[in-house]
Amino acid sequence: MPNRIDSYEFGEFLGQGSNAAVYSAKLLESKPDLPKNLGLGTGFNEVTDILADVPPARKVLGKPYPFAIKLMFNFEHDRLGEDHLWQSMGVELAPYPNAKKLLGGRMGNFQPLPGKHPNVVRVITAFVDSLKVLPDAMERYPDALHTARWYETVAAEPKTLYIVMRRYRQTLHEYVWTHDRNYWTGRILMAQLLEACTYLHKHHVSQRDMKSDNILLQYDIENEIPQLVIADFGCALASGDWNIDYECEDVSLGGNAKTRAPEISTAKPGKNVKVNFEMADTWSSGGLSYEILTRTNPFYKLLDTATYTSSDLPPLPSRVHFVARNVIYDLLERNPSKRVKPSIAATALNLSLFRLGEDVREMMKKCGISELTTSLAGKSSQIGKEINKSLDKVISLITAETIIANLAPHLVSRAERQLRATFLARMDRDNIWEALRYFFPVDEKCSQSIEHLDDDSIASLVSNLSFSDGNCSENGLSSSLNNGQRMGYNAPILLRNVIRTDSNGLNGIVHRSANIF
Ligand SMILES: Nc1ncnc2c1ncn2[C@@H]1O[C@H](COP(=O)(O)OP(=O)(O)OP(=O)(O)O)[C@@H](O)[C@H]1O
Repeated sequence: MPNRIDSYEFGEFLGQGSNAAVYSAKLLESKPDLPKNLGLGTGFNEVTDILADVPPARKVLGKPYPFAIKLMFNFEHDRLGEDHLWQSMGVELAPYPNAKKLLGGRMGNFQPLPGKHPNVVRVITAFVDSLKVLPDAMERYPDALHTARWYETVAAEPKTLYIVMRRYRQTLHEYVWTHDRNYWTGRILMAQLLEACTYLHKHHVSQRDMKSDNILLQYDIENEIPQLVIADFGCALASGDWNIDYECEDVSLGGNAKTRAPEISTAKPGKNVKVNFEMADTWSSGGLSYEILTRTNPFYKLLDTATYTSSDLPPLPSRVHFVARNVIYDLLERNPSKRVKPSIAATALNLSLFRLGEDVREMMKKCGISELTTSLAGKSSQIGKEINKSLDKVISLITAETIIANLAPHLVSRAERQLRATFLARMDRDNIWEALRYFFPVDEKCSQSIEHLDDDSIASLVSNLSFSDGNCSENGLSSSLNNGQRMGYNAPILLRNVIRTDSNGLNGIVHRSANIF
């Protein structure tokens, strides 16, 4: 992708914040090398021409503008040097895997995300170039232009940073107010949000401005379940360290005060004070989940993040799935060390989204998962081996159901198939055992008494565990498939193309036994 602003044609205005304006854009096909200062809006000193021509950019119908270009506001036109621009705005590139190369060491300890993620905004390139004064600039953000009154000296050719991104359709904020509530869709959006948090957490990046204007959605047709991404990393912490020194008020704690986790909003500056952001985005995703399911984030108006208690949280609608409900309460736990880790929360949500028969919990029970097995998980390697057999049956079912979903792409939404792929690519047994506690709460008494058992007692306990007969995979699949019509895909068609696991039903290898469609 070109790194010159004249190589792009701008379309409609998509939005603006305090740091930037965002426009749709496409590559300029025929004239990639337009000389500067020719034509409307190509050079910085054409404000008068533009004012004469005022109509602000409006939707250009019929032309696809697949990109979004973020034009950063350079409020320091009187400062020279591109390095300054990269240094002061470079953090925006935290989601761009190529950022380190691009920044060329200009931001010492900056550690951007190492790869792309389907739930993190896709940055395509970034570059510094002359400030492009678009037709609506004077009207929308006059103070961000070099023509603003207060500049005494301005560089001969003011520049700014441009970030070229994939274009998304809507913000989460707009979506929840323009679409009817659908709790299944809501749970898929929540799971995507938590997958993004899991990825950021894994790579020590905190976005620090998790509000619904910064969550973008993509969908092509009106009732499609949207793909969700976290965007706007302008406040991000991406230094490889969760802590920042908070010695005085001037130190930035990230975006909007209303969406700061309690450990951030209650921090008081002082000597040797550090603020830890490890669980901050995870907390914010709890408020955003409220917004997804109820349209209202309780922390925007109702509650103060510094003082609320868990009993102040407004009740969630009774139709919200019990796992989603409990995950939200655990995300909003005040104490960050007790707060649920994003990967566990995401896994619990993902498990709740598998069809797996009439009821996910019942189906897991048939595979041998119970309160006892979740209590036993991780207690000893001997027990672990036995109970993992039950878990593997569940995993086989999940895998098989996912393959079925992929064989019928028109029946399961793209966003949901992508979510499954993301989940399956990162899942591990320990993580699933932890998440299963949302379905089978750990029996604390049982858990404590197991701590004191000797090897022989453990062996006898294991031999007495009643694991199911090993047929649950196929039964589960049939049940899952039969349930499919109700849940949005045509199960009988799929059932004819039966998927069989191996004779133990354990390894999840799938054999197609009939022609598809
Ligand atoms: N990739 C994109 N596709 C479509 N619209 C986008 C895209 N990126 C941003 N927008 C729109 O532009 C608006 C402003 O973008 P953004 O939040 O990144 O600006 P900002 O100045 O950094 O905001 P803030 O004041 O929150 O720091 C968003 O709320 C959204 O409506």
